This record gives sequence, structure tokens and C-alpha cells, in this order.
Amino acid sequence: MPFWAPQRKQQAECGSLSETYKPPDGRLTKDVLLGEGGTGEVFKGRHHRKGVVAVKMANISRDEESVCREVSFLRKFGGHKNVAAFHGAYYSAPLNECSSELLEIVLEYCGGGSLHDMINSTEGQSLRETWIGYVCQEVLKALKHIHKNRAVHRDIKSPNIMFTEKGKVKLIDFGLCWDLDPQTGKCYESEGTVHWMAPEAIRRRGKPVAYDTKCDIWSLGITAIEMAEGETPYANQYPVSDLILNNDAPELQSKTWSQNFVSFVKSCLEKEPSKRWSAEELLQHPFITELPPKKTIRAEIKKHLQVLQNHLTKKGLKGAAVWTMKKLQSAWSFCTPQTLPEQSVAEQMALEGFPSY
Ligand SMILES: Nc1ncnc2c1ncn2[C@@H]1O[C@H](COP(=O)(O)OP(=O)(O)OP(=O)(O)O)[C@@H](O)[C@H]1O
Repeated sequence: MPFWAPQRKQQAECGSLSETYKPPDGRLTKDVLLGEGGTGEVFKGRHHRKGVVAVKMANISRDEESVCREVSFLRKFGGHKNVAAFHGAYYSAPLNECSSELLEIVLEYCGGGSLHDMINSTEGQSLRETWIGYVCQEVLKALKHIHKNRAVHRDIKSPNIMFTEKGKVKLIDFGLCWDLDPQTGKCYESEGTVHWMAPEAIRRRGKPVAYDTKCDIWSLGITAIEMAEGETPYANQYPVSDLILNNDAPELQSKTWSQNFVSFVKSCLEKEPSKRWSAEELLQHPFITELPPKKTIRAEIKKHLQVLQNHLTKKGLKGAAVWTMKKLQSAWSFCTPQTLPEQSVAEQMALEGFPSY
């Protein structure tokens, strides 16, 4: 059992987890690693009924409570069209004494990658304004639904916003999602990823925090700046939490953005939460209502994602080819006193089926 595994007093609890999350009644395979977070690795896989899926290998030995909470929120919100659909969670017993108990959380596969990756691999790290509006609109729809159900996501940021291959927008990572207190409508734990956190959700020394659904709206405003300018405010500054607390609300830096976009960001980034717009109100903001037809934007994004994907594949193959070339060169230089001329290596690689560039 790993050192971080909580001591489980009741064996029954363990038994009940395997009872609640029975193994799939068919095949669930995992192949390519898609990403990794604090909860565990995420693989591309195949589900016997759902076809291609994403499988999040959540480590329950490390933090059972938060994994089970994430599953319950996925169950609750996974039916919304802007949330990666939830297809089930399956218990996986530790393989040996050193491995952990896992819950295999099966989700809709988002083959277009994350918004974070898209921003970083787009030239100038800046997205078109209409694309930014479209992403915000889709995230706002998910947030309106979550907030109506008196919950907060608390981790809205570009790595948690995914695209399908068709350019649809899906929210992931409900690990920090929380039900608001039924009496007060507030949340009292300071949680989130600091660069995207609303000022009221950041703990000031010695003072308790209390915040509501508006914390997600602030994070969306920061994500909008990220899409426009390639990075969050205070990206390379320290300490970020003090800067968020003590400075005026961040704004778009460039003067080239439209008035509608500037006003949208301002409505998301009001430091006073009661003045900050709600998801429902923002869906009526002209930046959103005056967007071109969704079909048009989605087609543009789909094409862009394909170009990025092709570029990455090429780069990946090229990387593999260079690695093989170096390996072959070192192997041959070991056998023969002289290093083989590059052309011979290239010929050998062609024989091995590597494409030429
Ligand atoms: N449904 C999905 N389809 C495709 N890729 C996914 C999917 N879900 C997650 N990923 C990939 O796996 C990564 C980690 O996923 P996720 O954010 O859910 O994990 P986490 O452990 O909760 O992360 P964190 O530590 O940031 O909270 C994502 O950034 C993304 O690249």
C-alpha cells in the first residue's frame, strides 16, 4: 500500500466501493495516454458499448472522498451538452501491494484537445474574437446549468475546456465542484487554480472566505483574456494571489479588440461579486448575441484543429525519426570506426518505413 494511502478502518468501506462501482460488464481497453493531472492519468480507450472514450484512472487510495464526489457531479451534470458525457465508473482493485485502488472514470472522448493546447499551438497565441465568443458562450451554457443546480465548478480554466474533433466545447474536471450551502448559498473553502481564482475565493491572512457562483464567472473572464493574449494576467509574477487581491481587475491589453469584447471581459471581471454578471445575464451580452452563426465558427475551429493535429503528427514523426537516426548512428559508430554518412542513415530509415521530410 503506498505511503499516502489513508488508513482504512472499515474494510466494509472498501467492499462497498467495489460493490458500488462494479467492473464493466464487457470490455474496457486503454491505449494512448492523453494527459495527466493530480487525480491520475487519462487514457484514450474503447468501451464495449460507447466506442472510443477517455478513461480517467482516478487514484482512490490517495483521495477517495474527492474522487467519489467528482463521480457524483459527473453523474449529475454529464448529461449537459457542454460537459464531457459520463459513461460510468468502474472499480479496479490494486494489482499488488505497491499499487493503488483505482476508479476508472469513463468519459466522452474529446479528440480536439484542450483549449490550453489550442492557444499555445496557435500562431501568436491569440484566437479570433468570434472563436473566443463561441467558447465563452458554450462554457456559459454549462455554467448556467451547474449554477441553477446550486453548485460551483471552481476550476474553470483553459486546460479544463476541451474540444471534440467537430469543434464542440466540453467542460471537464469536476474534482473541485461543490454544492453551495443550502441555507446561505455560499461556499467556504478556498479552492481553485490561483491564476484563475476570483478575489473573494482567495483566503486573506486570518480571514474566512465566502463566495458563490460568481467565482466561476471571474475564472471565465480570465480564460477569455488567456484566449486573446496567450496567457493569464500576472502569468510570470509573484505572489499572484496578492496581485489579484490588491490590484484593479485585469483588462485586455491590446486596444484592437472590439468594444463588445472589452465590455464582456469587464462584466466578468468586476471585483465586487454582486456587480459581476451571472451566466444567464452574460448569455444575453451583445458579445455573445451578435456572434456569427455557430455552424460557421464551429467549422472554422474544426479546420484549425485539424491543421494543428497534422502539424503535431508531423512534428511527432519527425521527432521519432530524428531519435531513430541518432540511435542508428550511435549503433553503427559502435560497430564501425567511422560514423555512417547521413545519407546512408536516411536510406536505412526509408527502408524501415519512416517518411521523408
Ligand atoms: N474527456 C477527455 N477527452 C480527452 N482528453 C481528456 C479528457 N479528460 C481529460 N483529458 C486529458 O487529461 C488531462 C487531465 O484531465 P483532468 O483535468 O480531468 O485530470 P485531473 O487529475 O483532475 O487534473 P487536475 O490535477 O488539473 O485537477 C486533461 O488536461 C486532458 O488533456
